[in-house]
Amino acid sequence: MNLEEQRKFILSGKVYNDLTPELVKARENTVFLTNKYNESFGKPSEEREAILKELLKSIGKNVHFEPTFRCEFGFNITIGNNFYANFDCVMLDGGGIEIGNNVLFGPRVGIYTSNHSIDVEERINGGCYAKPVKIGNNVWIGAGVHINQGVTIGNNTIIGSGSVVTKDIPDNVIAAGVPCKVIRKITEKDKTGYKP
Ligand SMILES: CC(=O)SCCNC(=O)CCNC(=O)[C@H](O)C(C)(C)COP(=O)(O)OP(=O)(O)OC[C@H]1O[C@@H](n2cnc3c(N)ncnc32)[C@H](O)[C@@H]1OP(=O)(O)O
Repeated sequence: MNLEEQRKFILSGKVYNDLTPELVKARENTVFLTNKYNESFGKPSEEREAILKELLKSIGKNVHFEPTFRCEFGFNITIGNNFYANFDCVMLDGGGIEIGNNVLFGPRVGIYTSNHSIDVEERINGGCYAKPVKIGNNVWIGAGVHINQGVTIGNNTIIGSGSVVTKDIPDNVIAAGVPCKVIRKITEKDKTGYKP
């Protein structure tokens, strides 16, 4: 299978060989492109976004990662408008990552769409399987959060720092912990009267 065929196979959720020459080469290319993006820090935003457009599946307006950003392939990542990721973001995107509009990431956020096989023989022979991660609009992911494969995080939700998200989290809540669980709903009482 060529790279595009392997990309589609991985997205189908079936167990795939993580170690084919095509995937190894694709990851290598991604390291070169993310190096270029990270080194472009401080340059005009149009220049930096042009590198992201080459690297990622699609991005909206005003998408910014502080250094250092790393991803596995990049070509399965979709990001909406007004995205900000603080330092040291990692996205393993074999299974597909979709991020909505107005999303904030604290430092050291990781999204991992792929698992190595649970069976030891399959694992040592390169077996992997992937599931997509989806993050809605207006979400804030706190520092050091790990998001595992197959998870959807709802609109307007906040994930507390240090959480490990293993299951879907609904809209309009604060959720935190290991494993991440809903703490409470976000309500009108959270308004402070702040005006920009
Ligand atoms: C771009 C950037 O993001 S840079 C900024 C990076 N900053 C961060 O990552 C900080 C993220 N902030 C948090 O994690 C905060 O705790 C928030 C926003 C999730 C919650 O804040 P608050 O609503 O003030 O919650 P509060 O402090 O009252 O805690 C409520 C309960 O949840 C618990 N809790 C709060 N945060 C967490 C957490 N991260 N992990 C586990 N439990 C938590 C508290 O211990 C408390 O439990 P209790 O009721 O048993 O005492």
